[in-house]
Amino acid sequence: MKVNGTPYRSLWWDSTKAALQIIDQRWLPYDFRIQQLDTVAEYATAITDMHVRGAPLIGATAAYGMALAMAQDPSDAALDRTWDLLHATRPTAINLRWALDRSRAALAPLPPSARADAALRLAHEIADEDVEINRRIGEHGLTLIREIAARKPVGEPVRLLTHCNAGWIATVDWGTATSPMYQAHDAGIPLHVWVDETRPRNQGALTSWELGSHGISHSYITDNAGGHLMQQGQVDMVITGTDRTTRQGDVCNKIGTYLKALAARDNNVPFYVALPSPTIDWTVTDGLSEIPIEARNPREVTHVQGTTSSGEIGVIQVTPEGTPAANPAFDVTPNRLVTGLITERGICAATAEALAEMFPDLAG
Ligand SMILES: CSC[C@@H](O)[C@@H](O)C(=O)COP(=O)(O)O
Repeated sequence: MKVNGTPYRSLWWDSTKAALQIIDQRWLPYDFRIQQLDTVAEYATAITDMHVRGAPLIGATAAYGMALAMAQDPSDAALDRTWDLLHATRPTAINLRWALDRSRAALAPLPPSARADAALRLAHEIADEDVEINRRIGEHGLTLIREIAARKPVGEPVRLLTHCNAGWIATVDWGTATSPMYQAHDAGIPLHVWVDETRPRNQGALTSWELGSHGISHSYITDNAGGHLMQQGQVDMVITGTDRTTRQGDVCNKIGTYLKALAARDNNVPFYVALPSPTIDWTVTDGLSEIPIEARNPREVTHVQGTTSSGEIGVIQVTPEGTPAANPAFDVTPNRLVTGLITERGICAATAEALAEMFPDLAG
């Protein structure tokens, strides 16, 4: 997507420097900074500290991390060490393990001398596949938006609500939940997007930055406003992303997603999840008992980053000194609350049967 008129992906390989370039998301939406990752340790920090974030982007970054590691030391020991180091960075998004497993499975049978080139080719492949998956999710999601638009008086916007940032910067491009929004807007369908703030990291500010850059009408709202807006008939559909979806369609996503699903069910608002197939964890069934939920630093709750009136980026404390805080970063929405899953192959019910039918080659 474009930043100030220039097309970007959220990461790209600079072949003259033989290094990955990322958009350092810690500074968005206030400042657009690019960072080069030169060591495997820098890759690990970039994922843990959320320079890059969003399930698909974490996976793609890890694949490039493997490529860098293989260029420096293509031994079996380095392969395993890099897998372990990068896998330990964040526990919830399954795309991380998916990308690392895919890399290791492809590289381990090769002679060490062939691993560096193969790892880089594979990382490019994973990145390109992600873009295509998200483009297709957008096409399928667009059909839902068109159906809603067709029931409205001409010119009246379709009102969507989204949580967190499942946008292009959370993927390599397009985003998952935002891809249908971009494609609907580009098709001339009037839209208005309610953007949940998504405390504590305020990923909604990233979504607002993205939508604003693309000219999509939106309002940034507090996390508690969604239920009220649904009661008032102001939301036609909820679309969120996911960090891990189980084989029976339970959806793990950013903390607060579950409450939106509950409010949507109570108000007969369709609740859809944009789901790229690498985000399905076919090894788990029950999301509540089987998905590890990341507990992040409580400081993310007690402190908030923003800009001052003079434009400086700063952090302020919002609680009394020493206030204990808890910071569970994700929650699980049981499949019964999910209207449908928008995948790259089409839209299906959030059930074991429908997912297995949609992905017979992956379901096992
Ligand atoms: C297309 S991104 C889908 C999810 O990864 C997204 O909704 C989300 O929860 C991101 O969490 P984050 O903690 O910002 O990495």
